[in-house]
Amino acid sequence: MGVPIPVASLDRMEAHVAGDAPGGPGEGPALSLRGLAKRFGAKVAVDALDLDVPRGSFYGIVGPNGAGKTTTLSMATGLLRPDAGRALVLGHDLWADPVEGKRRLGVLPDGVRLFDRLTGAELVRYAGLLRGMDRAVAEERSAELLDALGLADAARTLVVDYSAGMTKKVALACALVHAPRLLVLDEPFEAVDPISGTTIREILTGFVAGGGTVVLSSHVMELVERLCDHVAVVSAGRVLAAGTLDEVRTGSTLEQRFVDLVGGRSVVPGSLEWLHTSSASS
Ligand SMILES: Nc1ncnc2c1ncn2[C@@H]1O[C@H](COP(=O)(O)OP(=O)(O)OP(=O)(O)O)[C@@H](O)[C@H]1O
Repeated sequence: MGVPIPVASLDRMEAHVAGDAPGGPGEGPALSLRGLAKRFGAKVAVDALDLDVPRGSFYGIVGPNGAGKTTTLSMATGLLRPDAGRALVLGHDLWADPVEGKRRLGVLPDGVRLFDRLTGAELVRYAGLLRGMDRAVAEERSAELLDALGLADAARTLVVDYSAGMTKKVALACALVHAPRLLVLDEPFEAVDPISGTTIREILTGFVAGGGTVVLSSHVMELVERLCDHVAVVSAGRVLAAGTLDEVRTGSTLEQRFVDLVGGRSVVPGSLEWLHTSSASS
C-alpha cells in the first residue's frame, strides 16, 4: 500500500526552521570543509579534505569502502573531532560554535546508536525536545513523520525491537523533526525496502525543493545519478572529483567515471579456483 507523503507538512516545517533564511545571511556554501584531517594510529582516514556544498543542492558523496566518507561526515557534523581543519555549516564554524552550527543541522549517522529503550514515537518526540521544540509541535511532527515513513503501526514499539530498515527510518525522522536547513545523511537508503526508499526520496526531494540542502553518502551510483545534482568522488581520504553531476561524469556514466577515477580491481585469474564446483575435490 502506498504511503501518503506529507509534502505540505514538510513545507510547513520549513517555515519553522530556526536560523538562516534560505540563501542568507551570507550566500556561501551550506557546508564548507577546509583541510579536514583525521588519522587513526598510522592510518590516514581523511587527508586535508576540502569540499564546498552549495546551498539548495542535493549532494552525493561516493567512494570505495574505507575511502573516508563516514569519517568525513562525522567530522562535518560534530560527531568526531578533526585532527585539523574546519567545518562550516551555513557559515558557522561547527567546532568553534557547535550549538549554532548544530541548530541548523539534521544528521543521520552511520551505525546509528539510538536511545532504543524508547518507542519510535517517544524517540522522535525526544529528538524534537532536545532541539528545544515545543512539546505539542514535537508530538505532532513525530506522528506525521512516522506515518510518512510507514512506521505508524510501530510507533508504540520499542526501537530495540525494530528491524535494521525501521531503525534507519526512525533515525531519519529524528534528523528531520526540527526542520533543519542542512541534512547530512550517511547511507540513508541502506537496508530500507523499495517502498520506503521511494518515500524517503520524495521527502528529500521536497526538502531540497523547499530550500534545504541534502548531503548523502551512498554506494549506489544509479541512485546518486537519479537524485543528486552534485557529486564528489572520494578515495583514500581525498576528493578526486567534485562538482555538478555533469561536470563529474564528463559525458560518461557515474559508475564508469567512478571506476576510472578510483581504479577498478578484478579477481586475479586462477585465484579462488576452489570455489568453482567443477574443480571441487569434495
Ligand atoms: N574508529 C576507527 N578506528 C580505526 N580506524 C578507523 C576508525 N574509523 C574508520 N577507520 C578507518 O578509516 C578509514 C576510513 O573509514 P570510513 O569508515 O570513513 O570509510 P567509508 O568511506 O565510510 O567506508 P564504507 O564505504 O566502507 O562505509 C578506513 O580505513 C577505516 O578502517
